Amino acid sequence: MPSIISDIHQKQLDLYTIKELPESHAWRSSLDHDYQSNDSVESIPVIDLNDENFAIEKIGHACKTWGAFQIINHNISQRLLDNMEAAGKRLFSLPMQQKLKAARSADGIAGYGVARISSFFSKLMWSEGFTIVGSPLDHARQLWPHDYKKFCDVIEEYEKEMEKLAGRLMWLMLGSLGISKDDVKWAVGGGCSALQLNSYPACPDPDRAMGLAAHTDSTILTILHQNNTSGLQVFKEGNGWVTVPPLPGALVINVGDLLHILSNGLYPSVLHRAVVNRTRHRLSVAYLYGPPSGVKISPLSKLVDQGHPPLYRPVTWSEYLGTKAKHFDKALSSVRLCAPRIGFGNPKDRNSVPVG
Ligand SMILES: C=C1C[C@]23C[C@H]1CC[C@H]2[C@@]12CCC[C@@](C)(C(=O)O1)[C@H]2[C@@H]3C(=O)O
Ligand SMILES: O=C(O)CCC(=O)C(=O)O
Ligand SMILES: [Fe+2]
Repeated sequence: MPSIISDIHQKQLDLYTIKELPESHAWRSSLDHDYQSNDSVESIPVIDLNDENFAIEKIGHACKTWGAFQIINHNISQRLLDNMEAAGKRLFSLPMQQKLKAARSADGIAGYGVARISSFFSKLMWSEGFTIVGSPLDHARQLWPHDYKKFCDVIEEYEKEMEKLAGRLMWLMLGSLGISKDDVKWAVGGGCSALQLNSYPACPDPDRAMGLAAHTDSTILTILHQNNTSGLQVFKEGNGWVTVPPLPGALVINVGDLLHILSNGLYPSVLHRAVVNRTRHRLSVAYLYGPPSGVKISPLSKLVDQGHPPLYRPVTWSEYLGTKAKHFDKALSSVRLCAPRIGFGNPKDRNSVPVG
């Protein structure tokens, strides 16, 4: 049975019909400078994957400085990106009662609902999400009892193509640290993944709302497709919040917490958030890529020596997701072995409005 709407974890209002921002969704006032974005600086680099000579160097530099970059010439067809976007639109435009038939259970990962990190905030986000782990069949059947195949076919093709791209990107990102396939035995058979569809309806008071609160991804890397509406912002020390402009056909790559661990802290996992706007419905699709289940992730031995002790203890992906669900922005430091250097790894909390 779908959970009832009043369940704290499924507190999903029908955002498409609201004419005025409710207090429950009002995050900020116009005096809140922490929230302001700084679009006068350059955004994350755009890297052409066909640029064989320089792509790897540029990727390494982007991972160290931003923890994120955009890619073009990635071989994912525009047809597939368009089909994925249309599948997301079709899902989120279903009536709320129908979407709730595929509601995520309180302790589950897959299904329809508010962002998992919602429980850490006293305000609700202006978004809805749908998470797919493995086959979408069971949920698709609940959403479209007579016509679920179309959705499943697109998701399956998207997952297959994204898995290949994620593997390729992981080797490029590790390659620029001098790591080769011989150094990472567990990675040869591919990884595990989840697919997150995010929907941000047009918002009557966008300056006071929050689409998706600031977070880092608990992944090795994330491949994000955003529709033609901006909203994604990344945080860069010294620059503040910087918008990642949607470029037709480009994909955004984020360094996740597990790559931060593997790189022994050399690559920061990027803090990012999504803001909303007054007129346009924004959609994004995140392919969250992690290691095979059961594999313990720890700093790669090639990156560890006397002068560079391992900064993190070994964790599996599922263990880390559990830690994130419990500690949220303190998850990385909770698996840390050595104290962070002063002024590093201890950013002040940029998510105000915490619970409690
Ligand atoms: C494999 C993952 C990674 C998850 C949890 C699980 C499935 C859904 C992912 C997200 C997607 C939206 C942001 C986030 C912070 C959230 O709330 O759900 C992500 C979270 C994480 O990266 O920690
Ligand atoms: O919608 C976006 O641009 C961000 C989505 C995101 O960060 C996520 O799904 O993890
Ligand atoms: Fe994210």
